[in-house]
Amino acid sequence: MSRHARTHSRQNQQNRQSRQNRAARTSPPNHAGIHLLRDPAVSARMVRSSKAGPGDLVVELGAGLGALTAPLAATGARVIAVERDPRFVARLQRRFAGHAGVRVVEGDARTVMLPHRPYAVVANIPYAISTALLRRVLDSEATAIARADLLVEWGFAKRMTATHPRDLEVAWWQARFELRIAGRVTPGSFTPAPSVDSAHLVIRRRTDVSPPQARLARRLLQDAYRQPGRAAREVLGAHVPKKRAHRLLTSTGIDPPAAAGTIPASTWLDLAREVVGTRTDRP
Ligand SMILES: C[S@@+](CC[C@H](N)C(=O)[O-])C[C@H]1O[C@@H](n2cnc3c(N)ncnc32)[C@H](O)[C@@H]1O
Repeated sequence: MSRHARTHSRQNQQNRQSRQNRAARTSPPNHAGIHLLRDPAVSARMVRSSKAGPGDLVVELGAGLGALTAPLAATGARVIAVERDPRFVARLQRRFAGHAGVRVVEGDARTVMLPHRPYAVVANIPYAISTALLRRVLDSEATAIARADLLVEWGFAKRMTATHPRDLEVAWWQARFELRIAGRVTPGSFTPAPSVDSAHLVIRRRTDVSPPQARLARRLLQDAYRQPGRAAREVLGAHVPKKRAHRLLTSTGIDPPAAAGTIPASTWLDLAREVVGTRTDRP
């Protein structure tokens, strides 16, 4: 090889290396759980469904490159965009530098401070930590969350909306929040495409459940989940006189000896409302 050819090949190598370095700095890091939303129609549907607008506070968990942040900010709502990956954080900060309504927070969505005043969550969440995130925003009795519109794995959404949730904690969330699937989202709406369908999961706080009603629902659910074979009349009878328990169950269409585990979470909530709604002494 001539001296000129060697210099030329070294130059090519350097150019290639510098292109690769640039790509590594600017392309999304490719670790599990990153499925960036690429279909603006899906983002628009989520934002519309959230009813976000001026005066609202929206928390986005896992903001990525801002596919949801931008249309959320355009509604006039204040947006707190939480993102763990520093490379995404840097790009979000650049993208939303001129937007007074957007605050980019670098942190873990599982532990980040959440607002004390009512807020909404709108997010395409990292699927691997879906349960942890719902636990974080829904579990506490004092949570200020009012509603959420989430993109989650289809199977996860089915578990969250099951009439007989497998876990007590999901039944507890269902007692205080309405959870429903608004629609199916196909893998092609994301890049890279996930291997399964996703769902738009809608969560709305039940405004017609008082804290004492929710507390009684929790105790009934705890009993029913710990002893699913126990008779419903005994579970309810631990909180109200036996005759009343019998009457309430019958009027709700439940056979009093029926196993507690066969009764939907929503029915335990109805019973708790009946009991506390008509009683003034204690929940
Ligand atoms: C499914 S992607 C969604 C990104 C963006 N919202 C979109 O729709 O294009 C999930 C995002 O959550 C981020 N993420 C993953 N784990 C996180 C965590 N524990 N806390 C905060 N963000 C996290 C990822 O870096 C990624 O940007």
